[in-house]
Amino acid sequence: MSDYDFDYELYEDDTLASDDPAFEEVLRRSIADSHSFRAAQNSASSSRSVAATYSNSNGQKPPSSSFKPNGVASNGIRAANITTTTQAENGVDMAQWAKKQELKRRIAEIDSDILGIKDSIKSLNTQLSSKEGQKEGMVRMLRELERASVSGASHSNAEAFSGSRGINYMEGDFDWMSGLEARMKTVFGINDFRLCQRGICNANMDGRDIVVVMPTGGGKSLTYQLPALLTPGCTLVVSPLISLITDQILHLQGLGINAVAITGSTPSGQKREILQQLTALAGRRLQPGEDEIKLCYVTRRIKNFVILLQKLMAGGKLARVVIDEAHCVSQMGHDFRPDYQQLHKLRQLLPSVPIMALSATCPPLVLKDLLKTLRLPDITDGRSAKSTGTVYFFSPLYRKNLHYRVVPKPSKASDVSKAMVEYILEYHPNNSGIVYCLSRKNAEVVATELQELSNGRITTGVYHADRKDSEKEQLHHQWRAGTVKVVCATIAFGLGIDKGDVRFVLHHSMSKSLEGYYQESGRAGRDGKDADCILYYRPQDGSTIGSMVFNDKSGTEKLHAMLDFAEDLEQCRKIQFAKYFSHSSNLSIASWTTEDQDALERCGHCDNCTRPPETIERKNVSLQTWQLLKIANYVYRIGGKTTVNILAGLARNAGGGALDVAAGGKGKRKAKEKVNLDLEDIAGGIVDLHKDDIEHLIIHLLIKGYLKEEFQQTAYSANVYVVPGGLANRFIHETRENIEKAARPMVEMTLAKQAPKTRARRKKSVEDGNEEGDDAPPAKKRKTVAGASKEKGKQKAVSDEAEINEDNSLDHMYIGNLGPPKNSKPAQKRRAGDESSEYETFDPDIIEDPSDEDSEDVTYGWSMSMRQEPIAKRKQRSVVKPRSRGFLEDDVVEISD
Ligand SMILES: Nc1ncnc2c1ncn2[C@@H]1O[C@H](COP(=O)(O)OP(=O)(O)OP(=O)(O)O)[C@@H](O)[C@H]1O
Repeated sequence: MSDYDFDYELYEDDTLASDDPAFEEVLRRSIADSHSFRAAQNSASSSRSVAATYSNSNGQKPPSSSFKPNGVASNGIRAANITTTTQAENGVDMAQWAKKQELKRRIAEIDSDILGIKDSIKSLNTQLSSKEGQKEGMVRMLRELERASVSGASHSNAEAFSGSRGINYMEGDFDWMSGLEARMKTVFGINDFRLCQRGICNANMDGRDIVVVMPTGGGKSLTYQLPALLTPGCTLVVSPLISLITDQILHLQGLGINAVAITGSTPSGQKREILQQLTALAGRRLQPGEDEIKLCYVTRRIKNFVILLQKLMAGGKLARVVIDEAHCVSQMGHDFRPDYQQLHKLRQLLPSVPIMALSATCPPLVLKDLLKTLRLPDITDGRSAKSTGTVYFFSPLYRKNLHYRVVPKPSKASDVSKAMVEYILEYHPNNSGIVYCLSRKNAEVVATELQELSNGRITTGVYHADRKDSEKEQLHHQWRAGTVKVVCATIAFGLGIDKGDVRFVLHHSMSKSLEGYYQESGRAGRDGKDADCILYYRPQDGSTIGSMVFNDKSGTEKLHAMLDFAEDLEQCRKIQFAKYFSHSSNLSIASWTTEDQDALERCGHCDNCTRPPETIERKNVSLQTWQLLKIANYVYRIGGKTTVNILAGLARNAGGGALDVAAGGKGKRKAKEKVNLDLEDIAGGIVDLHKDDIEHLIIHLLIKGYLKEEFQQTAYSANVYVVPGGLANRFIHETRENIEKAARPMVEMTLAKQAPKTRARRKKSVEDGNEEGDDAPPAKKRKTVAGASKEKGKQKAVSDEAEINEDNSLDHMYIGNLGPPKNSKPAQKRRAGDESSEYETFDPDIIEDPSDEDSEDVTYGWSMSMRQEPIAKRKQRSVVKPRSRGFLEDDVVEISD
């Protein structure tokens, strides 16, 4: 028998605690009594004892000093000796050891009890689920019966309800309507419902599950806030953004409505108070004079108060659960939020509470997924609703009060701010607006510049993800109060901002996608009144954004759609949106049809609809395309790299066609070799277009696939190069003659007509006191017009076209994405070789940054471009608009199981 081949058993004594002095005695006794361990083992089986098996089973061994193999005899006498010896030699160790064994025994026992309890819980849970299932079924039956009787009783209008045609929530005459209308006027100050609001409120009052798809600013909030006031209990609103919630709470409290929020930033004392009030509401124990909480907004984990919600439900005090931005539950949508998926538990946890899902963008696939995730029954139309199912409401996405335009963006960053200041002071000196910027830094710089350049007349604030919550909240207050007029922000700002009177949204840079642009610009004019959406665009912005999105799924594709939109000088903006979304999101074109206008009818008030036809021209640019592709291909073959900017420069022989190309080596040590391109040889001479037009053409060729982007990741960014694309071969292997002789244009493009003046007119202009020359805007505008003071001389335009148009009436008419006038560049910069410097020193490891103050020191027709159609003269007055959503870095919904 080995040293440790024993099984020890200690008899259980439940009455003893391990620190009890008697415990020691029991211990001692038990060891002394273990003269026959085997005998004890046998006796243990007949008493309720827990075997503490050591050595071979537990792997634990008694202290070796206490248990000598030769001290063990079958008669047990030596066992007594062991005790004696142990106490004498090492009594403390032995006692501790035994104590540990006893504790372990008890732990094992408790483990066994825990297992038993867990089994019981499991069984109880099964019973609970079964009961809940039974109850859910019964509650549904009850709701259907109630609904049938309510619908039957409340439809005094026979047309509103008929067994075969279902319930017409839009037009039916319901008992609660007078109450709704009265509250809408007295509490919200709104006289009439708009879009589907009436129908949604009716379905809401009727206790239905509802899905609403209405554009941004459509007025979705009213459809749950108003019924909440007439329904007993509290409406729970799940919303993804703290900023949205803050705004809503301020708004509702301002209207005297008892609305609260429980978010991550709610102080704990306040949170406790709210939970106490809700608990009192659930138990119907409100103090006399204490109001019910009518709306409770949450972003945070609802699991923390699920039990409270269930109590509210049981007490009939949870009127409804509203899920804002509900499309976020779907992985099919572009705004999927994993934490939103947890909302599927709501139906299970709160089976008798109706659910309302709100969204501004919900293509069919997303809708299907949303219904499935939220466990909502199939949809039924709000105009002829069945008595079961989720009642579905949808409003057109087109908002005719938004006036879209794309204007040329100066190359110099500060000139963009100047142009914005000019525009704001001219048209919206007292209005609120947003300027969307590409980066946090950019937002800060622009905010400072707008304020400084306007001598403080434009008060600005900055909003981006790096700002503290308290700063963001303060900005919300200031913006709402009107002490800050213009918020310069990244896309982190604005989602769900309930500020109706935003009169303009300016984009300092285009968005990464048309979805983003539509959503961001859609934050203008939510009150239904006219508002401007202006995009400042220059082709090089495509490269900056390209470097940001090339790793994103479909990032480049989406960017091309955005570029296509910005480049377009003809197509109505509404139709562009309609076509894009029908393709990208599978949204029906009909989504853009309004009562008075077909989806594909021109809006009549965007820049492209109001652009005088004589300011643009359709041009056969096949030859120029051939030349550009030849150059791009040549550079590619010799190992050089071109960007949009460089290719446009080379095409005009900028810097004598000098280009750095890699000559061997690796990484930073890569040697460079200067190559002079012989443009005559490669492309039959320079490309006979203005540089801006060449840039527009390059973008056009990128969008169409004749060129393509090549991205090169560097440590901090990515370089975007332009190389021949899949379709380039159609040109590259053709001769110039063939291109020129082609029966039909191979590539056509609409370009803005440049409006140069003759030298004579320029001279006269200067003589007349207009020192800036003929590209300066009208005197009255000059003080703030971008770059006006920069124009010091007239350049020699590359195209001879510059010398014609003696009596051109389109002076200064640079509309849409028209480039700067051809003769706007100072002569000294246009002299041969001058403009090459930027290209000669090109380092392919430095990303082309269009926001850099680069070589072009041009004067744009800003004031005129903004004044094509003074806002005051616009006829359009209408209601709402569109949007799609995007979610923002720092505001995070936290709903978990
Ligand atoms: N029937 C109405 N008549 C006039 N104004 C209304 C009406 N309904 C809502 N509004 C106003 O329209 C603005 C936008 O409403 P709301 O915030 O509910 O839009 P929304 O659809 O929720 O937009 P978002 O999706 O961006 O949150 C608010 O200022 C609101 O007061």
